[in-house]
Amino acid sequence: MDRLFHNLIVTGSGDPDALNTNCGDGKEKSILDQAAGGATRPRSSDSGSSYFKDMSGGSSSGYMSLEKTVPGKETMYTYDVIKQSANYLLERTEHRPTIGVICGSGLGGMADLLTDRDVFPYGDIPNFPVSTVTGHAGRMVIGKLSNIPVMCMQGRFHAYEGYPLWKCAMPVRVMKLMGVEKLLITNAAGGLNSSFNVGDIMIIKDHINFQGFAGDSPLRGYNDERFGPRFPAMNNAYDKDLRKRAKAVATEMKLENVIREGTYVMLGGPTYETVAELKMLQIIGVDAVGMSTVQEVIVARHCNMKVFAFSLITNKCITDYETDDMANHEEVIGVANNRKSDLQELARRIVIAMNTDEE
Ligand SMILES: O=P(O)(O)O[C@@H]1C[C@H](O)[C@@H](CO)O1
Ligand SMILES: Nc1nc2[nH]cnc2c(=O)[nH]1
Repeated sequence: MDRLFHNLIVTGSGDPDALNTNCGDGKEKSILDQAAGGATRPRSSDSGSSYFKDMSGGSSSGYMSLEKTVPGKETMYTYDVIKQSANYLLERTEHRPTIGVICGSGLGGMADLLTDRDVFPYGDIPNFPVSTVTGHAGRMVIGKLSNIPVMCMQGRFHAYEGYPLWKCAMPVRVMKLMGVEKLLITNAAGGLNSSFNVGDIMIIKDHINFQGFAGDSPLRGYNDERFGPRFPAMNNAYDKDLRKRAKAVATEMKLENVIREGTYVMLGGPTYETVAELKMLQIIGVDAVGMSTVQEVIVARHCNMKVFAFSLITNKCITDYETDDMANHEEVIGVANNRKSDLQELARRIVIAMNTDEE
């Protein structure tokens, strides 16, 4: 019982899966189950190898050996666990994409452009979290966009759903192990820059990692050098050349009047911001406010992927006390839906640009 109590404290992270430890073979087991000697919770793709052997170094007791674990490692997916998710997908699709796409709230329609598609609900992919937010279908769609192999996350994971940042971003590592080298990320965001309008598209030039200020990061904990270095640089996170090309693409599409460039901040959500919070963010140079993306960019840059990202401005941030309007998710989804055709065409052309080598 002592050991059970210790485990419960060690894993008390706010993660809904925190009481489930991963077996390294696609199985998760509740710590409560472990203590009771109960059965593992199988995923549809289970391979059937021994959980206890992996987690307890050969012990058949069912208890995790805390003494032998490296700080951070016991709660993060190891390289092998990520590899298992990647192998699951590689074994079930003939596509070999080098470009990945992550779709923001209401922007998942991009995945519908793919032809020759293989579709994997997140619940079927070993070790994957599940999407819980409206506007995030929760499927990995792998196929071709203008004949270019692409893998597209139709729905992402957010910290406010209860997932730790590393888990929100784990699909990026899965993509990396499948061969993805370039990532197109989209999100819905509130426009804080007073010159921005609803429906504008902001190419992300830089971000402010607010969670990082408070000591949280998707890279917090054990660092596996096979993914990347302990201390990755984060300047030029948003590839200069891809930003330049995206602007050219937007001009070709006659979107220059709605294309902006700026700094994105991710806050934890799920609340939208108070007026005082927004005033503070304005002072520090934020142009658009959201609840995602930064953890994905950090993990992608850590493993040396090229990143391009844009925000659809779905609402104007309210920075005065007189306005009665209130930000709401229905409006966010509605605006995303209205801007669907331009955004999908822009994304298609950016993928083509990403697929050609820069001069
Ligand atoms: O997944 P994204 O960042 O596009 O979604 C934004 C942030 C919240 O999840 C939601 C709020 O309306 O939209
Ligand atoms: N944090 C935050 N996220 C958003 N996503 C879409 N609009 C907003 C917003 O105003 N604030």
